[in-house]
Amino acid sequence: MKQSSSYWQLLPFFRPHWQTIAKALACTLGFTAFWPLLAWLVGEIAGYIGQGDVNAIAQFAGLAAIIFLVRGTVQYGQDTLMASAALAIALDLRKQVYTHLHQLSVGYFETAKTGDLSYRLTEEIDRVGEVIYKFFHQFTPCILQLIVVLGYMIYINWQLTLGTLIVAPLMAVLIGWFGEKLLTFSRHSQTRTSNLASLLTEVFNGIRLVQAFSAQDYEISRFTLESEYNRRAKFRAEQIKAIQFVVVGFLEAMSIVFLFLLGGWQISQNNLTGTEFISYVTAVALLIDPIALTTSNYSEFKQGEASCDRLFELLAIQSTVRERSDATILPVVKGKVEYQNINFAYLPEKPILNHLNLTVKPGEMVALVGASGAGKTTLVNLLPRFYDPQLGQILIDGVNIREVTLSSLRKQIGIVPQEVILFSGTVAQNIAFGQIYYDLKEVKTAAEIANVHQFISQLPEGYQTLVGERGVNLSGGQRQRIAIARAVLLNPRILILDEATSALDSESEALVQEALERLMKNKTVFVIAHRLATVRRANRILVIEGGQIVESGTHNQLLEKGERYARYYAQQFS
Ligand SMILES: Nc1ncnc2c1ncn2[C@@H]1O[C@H](COP(=O)(O)OP(=O)(O)OP(=O)(O)O)[C@@H](O)[C@H]1O
Repeated sequence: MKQSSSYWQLLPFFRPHWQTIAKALACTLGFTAFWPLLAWLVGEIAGYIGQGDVNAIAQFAGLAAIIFLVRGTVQYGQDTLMASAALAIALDLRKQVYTHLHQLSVGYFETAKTGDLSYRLTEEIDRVGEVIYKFFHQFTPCILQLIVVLGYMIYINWQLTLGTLIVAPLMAVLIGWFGEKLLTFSRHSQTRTSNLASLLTEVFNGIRLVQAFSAQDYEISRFTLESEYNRRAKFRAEQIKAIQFVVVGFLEAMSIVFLFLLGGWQISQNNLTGTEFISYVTAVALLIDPIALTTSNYSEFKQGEASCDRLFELLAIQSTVRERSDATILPVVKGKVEYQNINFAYLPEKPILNHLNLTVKPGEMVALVGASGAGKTTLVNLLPRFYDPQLGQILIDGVNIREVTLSSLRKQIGIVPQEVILFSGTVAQNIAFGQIYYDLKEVKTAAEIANVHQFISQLPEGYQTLVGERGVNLSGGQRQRIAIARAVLLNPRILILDEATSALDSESEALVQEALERLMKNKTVFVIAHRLATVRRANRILVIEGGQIVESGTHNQLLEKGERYARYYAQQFS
């Protein structure tokens, strides 16, 4: 492995498990000592067989039984300890990558392909885990076996050993060359597989759209093409592997033929006895397995290196929203929010908010209106620090939100999104989302406030009914009330509501409205308003245009003014 290999970055993951690794290595050393002993035994027994000495053969058979018993014990220790260390290291790596991803900002996930991320966290970590396992479980014992057996061969007859080893450097060069080729092809093949996974995630997430546009044939052809690329990339890697096995196998066979020629010559020169030659040949036979295994390990390590690169690539990504090392806990706030001279752009060439200023009093309800793409969502997303503005600052109760911990900030901001996402789990877990331990009584109270308790009580298993992928399906209104119950349970001082654009039936609408009224009481509320009832009720309506607040006032004041809001109102609500 080269110094630059990403495998070196795995070293810190080995550290916590060094004791298990050390014990496993001790077993491996014991196991390795067995190989020259075996070669010696075979030679001796063959000698006694030649002499017909049954007593000596019986004694050696007894000795062999003891040796094999000891070998079995250390082999068991080696296998289980190595497996336990390797699996623990892979688990640590998986946890660290997953934890790291959770520390990245929302912005990262908007451009990242989720299918690719899932692939890296499952398949690629498994591949790296397999490499770690094989490194300890096969590679290290094989290398030790090679060293010990070679040492024994040199001890028997060094000239013979030198002859045997003539082909070795040639093999090493060839193996190295194939390894590099394989790495290139396997990198290519892994990218192809992750493209395929991304395509699948994209299509299944947007299956409604696919069906609505009758785009099945289009999607099937895209999938077929991507699958074909995937097949080709995989086949090329397999081809290289197949050639590698043939070439290395041929070289091995030729070296054995060469060995018999040399052995015969050494015996004729009286440098070697027949018994020694049998021990020597046994030792050579004992080299074949470790050579074959280290060769195949080497190709797997090269393939795994591509996966390892892609994992450390993820770990190297820095979040654009970072918590200060000296961040303090934001105490329970009253809810005054100030945006001071805010500039924000997702892309430098396209500013979204432009020197925007806004002060919202505690308990005030502001409705944000404006054309699609005006920046309403962006404005509210800056408050929980999903993104950070390039200029200006946001204060809550006079405290700059960059000076406090992200969790203490976000705990005080409740969000009821337009599209409610339910995770697989029970209804209760979905309401108490994010809490490992929760009080069912509090969940029920929140559900009552959110007008969803009655509905939940009628479900087959009440609050323990499963929702999400394999659970019950909920209507839009029921989902919204669950999202409201989530916010009620969190009991934040600041609320962000992104009103759903799709209309609910009037009964559902009334239930949602009533739940929202209760939720909003005594809270500072930012609502991205799509309904007339909401804008009318707001203490202040803010019209956003050109990255700024261009009008501000109550519904009646702005209508009277007869400018932008009045025009907007005429288009949207009347
Ligand atoms: N992650 C992103 N990366 C790049 N551009 C983005 C991103 N999110 C939003 N935008 C762009 O920023 C602009 C403002 O978007 P934003 O969602 O804040 O508008 P909005 O007023 O909430 O619109 P709508 O009412 O349609 O939801 C739009 O032009 C949008 O295309």
